[in-house]
Amino acid sequence: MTMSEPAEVTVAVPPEGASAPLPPPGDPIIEVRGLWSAFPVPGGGQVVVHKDLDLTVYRGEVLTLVGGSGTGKTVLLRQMLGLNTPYKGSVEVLGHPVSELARDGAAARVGMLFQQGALFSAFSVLDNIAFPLREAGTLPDALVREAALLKLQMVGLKATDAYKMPSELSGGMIKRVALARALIMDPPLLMLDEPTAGLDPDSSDAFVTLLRALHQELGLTVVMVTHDLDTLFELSTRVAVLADQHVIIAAPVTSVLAFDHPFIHHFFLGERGQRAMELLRQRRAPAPPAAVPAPKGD
Ligand SMILES: Nc1ncnc2c1ncn2[C@@H]1O[C@H](COP(=O)(O)OP(=O)(O)OP(=O)(O)O)[C@@H](O)[C@H]1O
Repeated sequence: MTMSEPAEVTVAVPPEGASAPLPPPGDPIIEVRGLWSAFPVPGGGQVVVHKDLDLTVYRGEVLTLVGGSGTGKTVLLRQMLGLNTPYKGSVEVLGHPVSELARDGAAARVGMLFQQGALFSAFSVLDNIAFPLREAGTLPDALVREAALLKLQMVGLKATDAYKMPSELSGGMIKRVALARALIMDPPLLMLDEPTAGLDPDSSDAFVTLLRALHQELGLTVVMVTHDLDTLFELSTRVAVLADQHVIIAAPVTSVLAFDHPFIHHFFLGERGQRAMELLRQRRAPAPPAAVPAPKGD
């Protein structure tokens, strides 16, 4: 992440998108075709970050974007939110050109949890969570507060946390508040930029467990950027690898591991990757059978 961002944004689709049903599970929900992303550089010329990049995100999956530093993972997330303009190519979200998503609209939205950026420091936890819904101006305040309280509990915070100020929260609690705020309008799509960055191992594990539960319970489609292999292995149903200005492979992690590319060797098969995979294998291994006492008298 190279840009400073708010902790989350909620992007509303236009009214016709709001009434349209979601595609069935497994159908495309985001389609990126022939995408070029470029930025001007001081003194003239431009830097091309993506070149002819294709990517499809399917409803219900947890797709993790990985790639070396500066390969354009965050820019790709921003393209999928309509926050960056493609130099060439198209991005469609929920069947609409992404440029329409940024317009004010109704119910179907994308929740975004940015890596950096803070909660509104002058607002309580509850007011931070309620902010997008209050801004939408569609519900009376009592209902907005009720919805925010529900989301507070959904992310594992207590009702007594509602009136705390951000300065009183741990890093893990701040992430949870930002997540509750990203989910306040029940978006079908959730984007996460380095969701566990800056958390200690226990808080990180707890946040991953929460994300997994929410993904399953709410039927969310999740697109995530992470450098953290534990998070990647625990959550991803597919992994898309950015290298050489495009997506070189988007597949379940076992297929990605078998793909021959220097970044994949370095990222997954180095010491760090092996350690993360070993931990995952241990966690997923069936519990050993209870020891059977030797029969007496034999
Ligand atoms: N608004 C901008 N203006 C100019 N260059 C930009 C802009 N946004 C991004 N870039 C450039 O695009 C490239 C990709 O940036 P991006 O933040 O997407 O990388 P990343 O893959 O997320 O990296 P990291 O893993 O280090 O966070 C970088 O070279 C960055 O400097």
